[in-house]
Amino acid sequence: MALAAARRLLLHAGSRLGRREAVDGARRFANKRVLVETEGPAVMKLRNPPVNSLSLECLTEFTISLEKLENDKSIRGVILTSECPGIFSAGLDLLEMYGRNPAHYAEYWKNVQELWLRLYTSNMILVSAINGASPAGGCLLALCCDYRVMADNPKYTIGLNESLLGIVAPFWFKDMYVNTIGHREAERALQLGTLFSPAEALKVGVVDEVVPEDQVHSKARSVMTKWLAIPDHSRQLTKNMMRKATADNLIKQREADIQNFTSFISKDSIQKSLHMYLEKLKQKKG
Ligand SMILES: CCCCCC/C=C/CC(=O)SCCNC(=O)CCNC(=O)[C@H](O)C(C)(C)COP(=O)(O)OP(=O)(O)OC[C@H]1O[C@@H](n2cnc3c(N)ncnc32)[C@H](O)[C@@H]1OP(=O)(O)O
Repeated sequence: MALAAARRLLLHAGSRLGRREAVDGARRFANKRVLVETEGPAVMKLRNPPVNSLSLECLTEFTISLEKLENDKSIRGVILTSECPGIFSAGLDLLEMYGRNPAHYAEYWKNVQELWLRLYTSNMILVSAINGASPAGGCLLALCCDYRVMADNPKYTIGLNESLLGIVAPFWFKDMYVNTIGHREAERALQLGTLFSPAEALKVGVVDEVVPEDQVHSKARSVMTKWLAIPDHSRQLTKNMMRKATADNLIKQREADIQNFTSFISKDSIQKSLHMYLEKLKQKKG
């Protein structure tokens, strides 16, 4: 209830801010964790430092920004990228899934589902400019896009690494992975929790193109120009034909998926795995 009210407030604040910045001449709107520029091809920048983890607030702001863009009929495509140096997104916020209560887990998961459904079924053209590390939920964001351009930096990796954390990617993450890289590659990468280098990601089809780091944004813009040349109605109907079954698979069992997540993540053994993983992240800093 409190979260729903917060979402309404954010939506209201977001649209006020959007109007004010538009009056200033800069065609952009922003909330704290997501900046959207609508001059030229629209660009959505995640800015939730240090690692663009998808906290509940970040997910909410992301979903609201997307909703606003969808409602603006002059926007036909969006480039998704990051403002955090070296990080596209570290994925779901581990602190939303660790040490909380079942009601929180359920609320969080509902918002993860919501963002995924909106992104995956968006009528807009989505191109990701992957300018940093993109594990798990970060990879999920990129997979929702129609085209993925990644920076050629071997320090950046991408993939669904959930099994390394002792957790299991849900069926709709898996479905999208299979749709993108095929059953065999997905089966192997999901079990191993593979984080691909840019070159490997290109080879296996997790990304469509790898370019020098300083060209990621210009390449994403030129890809967008090419896609914008296609009539919207035929492209949208084709996208819908390709993606509907996968989205419907979640839509028809959203509540059961929330229950499943909540009971899975609440288990002592899973909480212990997450604790160990968080400790490992801390120790890495040394
Ligand atoms: C049916 C049940 C289904 C369950 C399915 C649940 C699905 C989950 C999908 C997910 O997305 S789980 C999240 C997976 N993410 C990761 O494994 C990424 C972990 N992070 C990293 O590997 C690294 O942080 C990085 C992204 C490569 C960046 O490395 P860098 O050296 O630049 O930064 P760090 O020093 O490691 O991190 C800085 C700071 O941020 C914290 N942090 C990192 N990732 C997360 C995260 N995903 N959530 C929350 N916090 C994160 C890290 O702990 C550091 O915090 P500190 O307080 O400064 O020590």
